[in-house]
Amino acid sequence: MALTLRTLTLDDLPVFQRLVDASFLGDTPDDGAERYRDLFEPDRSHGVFEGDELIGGGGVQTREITVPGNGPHPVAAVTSVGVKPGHRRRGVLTRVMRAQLHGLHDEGREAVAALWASEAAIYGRFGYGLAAEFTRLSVPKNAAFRRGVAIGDAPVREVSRDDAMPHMRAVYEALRPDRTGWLSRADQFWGHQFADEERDRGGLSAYRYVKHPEGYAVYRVKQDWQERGPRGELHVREIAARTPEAYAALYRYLLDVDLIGELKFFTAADDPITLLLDDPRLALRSRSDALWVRLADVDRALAQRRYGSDVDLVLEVSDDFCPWNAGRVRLTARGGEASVRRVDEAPDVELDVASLGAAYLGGTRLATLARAQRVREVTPGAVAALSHAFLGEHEPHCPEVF
Ligand SMILES: CC(=O)SCCNC(=O)CCNC(=O)[C@H](O)C(C)(C)COP(=O)(O)OP(=O)(O)OC[C@H]1O[C@@H](n2cnc3c(N)ncnc32)[C@H](O)[C@@H]1OP(=O)(O)O
Repeated sequence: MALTLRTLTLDDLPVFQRLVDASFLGDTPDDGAERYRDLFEPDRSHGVFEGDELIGGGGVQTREITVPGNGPHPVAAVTSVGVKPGHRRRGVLTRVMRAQLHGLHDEGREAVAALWASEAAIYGRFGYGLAAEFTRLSVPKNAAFRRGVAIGDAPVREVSRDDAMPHMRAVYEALRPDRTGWLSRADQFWGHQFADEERDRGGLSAYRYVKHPEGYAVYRVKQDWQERGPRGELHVREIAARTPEAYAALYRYLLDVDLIGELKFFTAADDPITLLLDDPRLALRSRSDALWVRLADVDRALAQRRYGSDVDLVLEVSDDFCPWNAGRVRLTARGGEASVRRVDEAPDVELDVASLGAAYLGGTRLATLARAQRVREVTPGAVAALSHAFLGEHEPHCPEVF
């Protein structure tokens, strides 16, 4: 039977939600659709049907992402992608990806799309590049800070969710313009991220909220009573602070919670905790892919961010999936600001659109991509110059999975 694709309606949500939950090997609770109603953007969600049966789909959240040096910009935050078992490897996802990305172009919407991938081998073929990683961190309790680390004497207190939430939002909003990779969080996203329903806790405690005048932390605990004494786990959901002192004070508080053996945190790749510790080796770290970024409109996307050094180079971009991006662009950055124009001149660098997506947030080096045979230098020195210009002040980080 022929497959058809269309955008969804609110009436499709219950069936779509069941499809997504089942794709992720989960069960849909009775109120499953209701839970996602305020996050669901039907006209930005695509479904693929065989006859009347929804067999696959994917959605977009309309959000902003902070780009290097230039604050928040619109991003199509791709989410809820799933195809029914039995219908896989027949091109259903490919149709959804095409509808999403071609739709962004045709409608002049976001120049950039981003997603978290369930499996890292899926999205490269659609032009997504690995742009941000996260660090899986584990630090033993009471790990000492280096001499000289200031934590101040401002009170650090556990408070109720109601007390914490306005403060968290204020701190997050104050930090967001400078934190590459952070997303805008409208009311419904705050509500959803910290809904804290029992079924989402994975056997851990409810969220505990910690307030510092300049920051906050949110965590759960897992109790573990062993013969040699308690070895609970403290799982940090988020730490944010307006000053380095407040950041250190919140970490200190969390590391000293009694009955805990270890602090665990999926944090930024450049979380300064290692450098705060007297013995950096106590912080066990492993890195993994977080955000995958796709430049839906190369010209607009490249002009949206700022650059760390001046460049004036011609890039030959290949992009089979979104052919309007392919061709030669001259990227000229002066004093941080960039202009991009289509040219016929000989290229200095050849690269695919996924490499530009990977480098876009300033975390993945184009020089490394060249060593991985993703980027080809034509003019000697061009890759080093381009790579340097793209680097950000800090590692990009997305503190939430969407
Ligand atoms: C942003 C997010 O929501 S991430 C969540 C993604 N969803 C999931 O992981 C849920 C479980 N998996 C699924 O629902 C499906 O397997 C999907 C969505 C990953 C893939 O859907 P399909 O319709 O099977 O993909 P489709 O047939 O379009 O595949 C296109 C290409 O990608 C490849 N591909 C698809 N899935 C995978 C995978 N998991 N790993 C590696 N390659 C893959 C296919 O082999 C195919 O390759 P080809 O072009 O060389 O032939």
